[in-house]
Amino acid sequence: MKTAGGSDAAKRRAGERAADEVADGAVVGLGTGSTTAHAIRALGRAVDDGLTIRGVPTSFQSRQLALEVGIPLTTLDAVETVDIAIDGADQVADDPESAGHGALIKGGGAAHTREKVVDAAADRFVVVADPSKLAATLERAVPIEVIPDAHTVVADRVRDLGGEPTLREAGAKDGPVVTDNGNLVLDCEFGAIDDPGDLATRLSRLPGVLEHGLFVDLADVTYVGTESGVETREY
Ligand SMILES: O=C(CO)[C@H](O)[C@H](O)COP(=O)(O)O
Repeated sequence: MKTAGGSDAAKRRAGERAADEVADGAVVGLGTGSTTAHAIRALGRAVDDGLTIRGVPTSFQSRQLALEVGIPLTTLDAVETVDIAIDGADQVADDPESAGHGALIKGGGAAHTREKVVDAAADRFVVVADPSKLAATLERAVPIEVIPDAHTVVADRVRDLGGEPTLREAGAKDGPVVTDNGNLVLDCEFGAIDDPGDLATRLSRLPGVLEHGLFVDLADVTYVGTESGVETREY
């Protein structure tokens, strides 16, 4: 369930803007998806030019790309801090008057569990996006990673909370998507999410939920690549 997304040029501007602020010696959380991939490639070029960093990948995909472009890798348990994490989003709440301003829906690539761990551990969490990701109110389906045995009971509890769950089907395999952690994903429609913090708390309480894709009060800044430049949202 990937987003249609904006232009690749806009994504590249956002990714490269984020990579620009990575300092020498930094431990960098490497998010997942097509926008973050531009940041990873830019970091790979900077490493070729002498930048010294270590990357903490958030998925099989970001690990493979980091290896391909020559970024030395590490793990969360081998570092004292993650200085900066760069990651994409499926939707970014973009209404400064709203309590949920800067909240995200992530998990279009089914990587949101490791992404949340790494992004939340970082001193600075930088979101990279294009204008198609911005919305006054979050309204996309919220991905929920569930342990396989729990998918039907979690689906029932999601319905109790007013959501409509759909087990994510794989594109090139019979049956469901299986995450990097060996679990399943329920994409849960809640309509307009007026209070992302409240929904996030309710979803986190459900037994069998490993992690959901609502990222609330985690982002420090969003770089929005456009056709002509980069807009900044600070939180
Ligand atoms: O959350 C994610 C993966 O789980 C991605 O960051 C999100 O899907 C955005 O991807 P893209 O930059 O390709 O639109």
